[in-house]
Amino acid sequence: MHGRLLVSFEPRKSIGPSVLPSHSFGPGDIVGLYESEGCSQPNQLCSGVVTRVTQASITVAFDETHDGLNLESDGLYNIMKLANDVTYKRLTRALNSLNGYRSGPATHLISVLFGYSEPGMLSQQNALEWINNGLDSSQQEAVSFALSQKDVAIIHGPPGTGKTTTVVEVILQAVKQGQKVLCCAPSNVAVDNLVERLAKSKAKVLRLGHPARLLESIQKHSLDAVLAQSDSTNIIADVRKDMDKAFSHIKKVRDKGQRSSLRREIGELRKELKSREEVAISQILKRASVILATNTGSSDDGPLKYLPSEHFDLVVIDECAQALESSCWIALLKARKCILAGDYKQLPPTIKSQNAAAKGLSVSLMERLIQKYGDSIVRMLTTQYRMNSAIMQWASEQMYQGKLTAHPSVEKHLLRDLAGVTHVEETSMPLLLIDTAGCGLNEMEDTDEQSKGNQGEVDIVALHVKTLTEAGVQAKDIAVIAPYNLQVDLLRQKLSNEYPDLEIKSVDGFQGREKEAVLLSLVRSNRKEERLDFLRRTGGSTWQ
Ligand SMILES: Nc1ncnc2c1ncn2[C@@H]1O[C@H](COP(=O)(O)OP(=O)(O)OP(=O)(O)O)[C@@H](O)[C@H]1O
Repeated sequence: MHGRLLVSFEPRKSIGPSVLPSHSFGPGDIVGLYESEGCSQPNQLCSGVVTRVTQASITVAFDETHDGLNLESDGLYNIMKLANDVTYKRLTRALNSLNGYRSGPATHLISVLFGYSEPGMLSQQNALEWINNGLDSSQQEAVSFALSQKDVAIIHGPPGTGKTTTVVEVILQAVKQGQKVLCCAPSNVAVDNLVERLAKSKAKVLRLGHPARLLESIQKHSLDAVLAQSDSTNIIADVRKDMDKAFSHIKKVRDKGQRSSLRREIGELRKELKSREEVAISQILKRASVILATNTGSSDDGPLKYLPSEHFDLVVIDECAQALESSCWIALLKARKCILAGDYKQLPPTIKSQNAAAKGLSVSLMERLIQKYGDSIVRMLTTQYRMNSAIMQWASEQMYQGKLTAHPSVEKHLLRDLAGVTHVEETSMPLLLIDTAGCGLNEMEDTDEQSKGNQGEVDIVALHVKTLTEAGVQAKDIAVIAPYNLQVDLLRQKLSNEYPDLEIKSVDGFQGREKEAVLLSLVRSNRKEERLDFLRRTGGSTWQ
């Protein structure tokens, strides 16, 4: 993987069938590799990042190919998931930089975002020539507004209103004006989604981040891939080969003097390698029009340290309402203007510490700015392209002041309009609410995990999945969603074998995605009306 060593670990053959026991390793996790004796610090050989997990193996990418990591193909090793404190360190670092920020591109922006200066508008704006001619009027208005603001603009995008489509147009228009854009989002998936959409244009996009955490389809836009293709690659590879040679030589040499001169040589080569890589990386970064990373991935301890401080003209943060404000500041300190996109009526970031929540961490930057400046810095997208109007209606009235309208292409669409789906009652109604009151479908509690489940609802969901699939709706086009992890587990136990393509997820695990049909199991059902905890609150965030 772009110069990293990929190693697949399988369970020890002698312990029976080569299927891994249940575990929680996932792509992107940092793991330590240890000798078979145990997972203590002295036994640690190195650390790496998980790239792939199958039923029978876990693949890990290691950086240390050149420091003599010598694994045996039939050797026994332990791998252990390590705590990742990089994110916390970066958040703290950003807040410290914010605190000590005296001069730099974001000086005025900081003052605006904390309410000491009023947000301004740019003096003159030429009429825009649209890159995407299919934008609706609220999308066009949002793009023009965002480009005309001097310091900050918010694009409020309720579900399915084309927020990403709009953000992509804003970025491409900014690039057309010659601006350098840093585009971030709180999650890797959201960033990859933008990379995919931007890569269809001619703009030069570059994705930062460990390749193990990026979708396969956008690997070619990653810094590592571009670096591997660059002119400097051959020279860098030669230096690496020399280092490898010196390493294998040092293992054979006994003479002390010779060993220390080889060590010195390796030190020199390492320095050379580092400086050549730095030059190559900074050239690649400077050439890109749009650099994309997660909020924390835009930290100055990563490749962006090679850019001059005034490099970026604009920072765009997508899914901003789902991000911790402190993570937004990592990116915000890098430009004089920001555009924030998201929907603060959907789930806020998960805050586990009540103390931190009480002191303000649970309020996203987007929500805080809307409370401060009201509509003057916001444009809302109002046509949605996802739902039958019957599904949209409640949310529109409760959350979006009744302003949403369904685009004619979806306003009346039903499951039975899909190719291969038959006309039955279940596929002919857009919205079906099942009232289980008084039916004895009570919730149950997992006291260890403090989570909740409802077996009766699992059975109802199973019946509806069966009816829908028998009517021709494909399992991959259906999602089952529940707000409690215990219920997600119960639903998976019941349905995953029969319908491997059916996606069963928690509410926050599914946010931002779409399917033809969604079954929502609300779980809670008890005799005490008040005991609904977070389900009662809109935007509660303590999912268990
Ligand atoms: N102006 C438009 N005309 C036709 N279709 C559109 C338009 N804008 C968006 N869409 C379609 O609407 C769907 C949602 O768009 P997009 O992915 O940009 O939305 P989003 O608001 O980011 O979604 P989410 O709610 O998941 O954040 C996509 O299928 C997109 O092609």
